Amino acid sequence: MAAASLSGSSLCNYNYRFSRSIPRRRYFASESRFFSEGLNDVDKPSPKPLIVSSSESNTQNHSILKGSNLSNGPTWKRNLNLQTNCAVGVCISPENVAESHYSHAAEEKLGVLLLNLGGPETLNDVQPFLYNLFADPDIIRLPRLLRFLQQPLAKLISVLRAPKSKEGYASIGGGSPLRKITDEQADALRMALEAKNVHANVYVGMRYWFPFTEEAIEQIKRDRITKLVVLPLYPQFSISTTGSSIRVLQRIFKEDAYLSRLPVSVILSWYQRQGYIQSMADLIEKELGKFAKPEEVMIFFSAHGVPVSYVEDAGDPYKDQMEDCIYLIMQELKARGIGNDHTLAYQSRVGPVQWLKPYTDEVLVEIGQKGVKSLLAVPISFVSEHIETLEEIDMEYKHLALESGIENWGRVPALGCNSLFITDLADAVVEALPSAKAMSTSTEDAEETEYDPLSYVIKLFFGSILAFILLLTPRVVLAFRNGLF
Ligand SMILES: C=CC1=C(C)c2cc3[nH]c(cc4nc(cc5[nH]c(cc1n2)c(C)c5CCC(=O)O)C(CCC(=O)O)=C4C)c(C)c3C=C
Ligand SMILES: [Fe+2]
Repeated sequence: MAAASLSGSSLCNYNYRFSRSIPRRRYFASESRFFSEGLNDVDKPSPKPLIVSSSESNTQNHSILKGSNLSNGPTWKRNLNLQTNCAVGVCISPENVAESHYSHAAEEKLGVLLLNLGGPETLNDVQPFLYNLFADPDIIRLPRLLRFLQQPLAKLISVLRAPKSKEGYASIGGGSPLRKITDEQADALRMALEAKNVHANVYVGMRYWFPFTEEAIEQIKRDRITKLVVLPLYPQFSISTTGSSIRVLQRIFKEDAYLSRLPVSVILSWYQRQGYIQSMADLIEKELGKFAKPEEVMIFFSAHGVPVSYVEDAGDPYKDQMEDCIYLIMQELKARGIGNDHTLAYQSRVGPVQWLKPYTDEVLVEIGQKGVKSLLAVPISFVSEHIETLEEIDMEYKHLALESGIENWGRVPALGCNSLFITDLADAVVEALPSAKAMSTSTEDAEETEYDPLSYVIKLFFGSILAFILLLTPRVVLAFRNGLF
């Protein structure tokens, strides 16, 4: 498990470049490199609040805290049955954990913050949700000099993409199930921690829709949490998912005296945990059993793609972690006597740039034409059902596969509240506790950033003109024609 504190400095210790040939364990260091370099880069307070649609104002009042019966100050204890946990820059053994961190347990109030993407709850939410997503500099990565174009570009792309996205959300019932599922996972995690005699408030913070991470943090402050474990619900680390969510936290924490002193442990990736690997193998084994000839089924891992430049230029460890994750799942299946063929492809590309290959749609056609008759699709980047499982895989890809000659189609469900998986997340939280570290020990670090409305309006004006010109370039026009946005 790769865990880290929120402070940039403790992450700077590992400073070598990420390379594909380095051993598995070093991926963690590449994550730290990303954080230490990234802090000064795009981590500026947003001059503008996130946009929300008019229909959702009532949703702002929804509870962020799951298990609020715990908010009045019960203490937490820890399970002393810890395994040695090597976090980024910190190695802790069970013995020193017991004496150094838990002597003041009576005063401590543990919080767990689950981070997730968020999704539109109604069709009216789709365009403002897309705006928030495309306005994220970790999603559309513009060169520093062009950063002022981010918001006008986000506006344009979100408006242009909204009709296609709306169709997708309409076909899965009119909105994303992500909030409901994440809330259920939060409840299940709180109970799994409770069963280990660890009492915690579990919060949900979404990156692009309600309840926003900012709201969750406000609640954490109101509850006077004294130690926080941050758990992004993405098994593998990517700049565009966990990275983006952590940057938001770093910004919020840097600006706040209380938060900058709060001991925090961030679990950067957890795809290699036994519980996760075993629960994925369980799901695959169960679905294989539904085919007439299970041994002839091709196991088709479909991962969410990212642009190639993330991996090759920005050092995103996502692709390597994904390949490692699939290796571990297949090893686990092999140990159970399951030796099916398997393959990995990447789905959900957006825009005119190169994404990780091979592409799911192209591979499906290829293997169908090569004579594969039975296929089990395994979504692998995410632990909840969402638009890309329910619409893209279950509808589009299934249709394409059947058209291409595949006769028997199956799909592994997302983990959701699978009990082995949730129990393992609870273990991950417990193991992360000892590495909790404050971002800063003085209030001086909490800086005020000036916001100049005039320069913002000027940038927005010229930005909109430039964005418009950019959008007329042949590559972008072609991408729109081909439906890539
Ligand atoms: C444009 C760039 C995008 C990158 C890079 C990206 C990475 C990425 N995303 C997920 C998981 C999810 N993404 C979801 C929706 C979604 N993602 C993008 C774009 C990028 N994602 C868009 C435009 C959308 C909106 C839907 C659409 O219009 O197609 C979701 C679904 C949320 C829901 O509403 O159910 C998930 C989940 C990962 C794991 C990832 C990188 C590893
Ligand atoms: Fe996405």
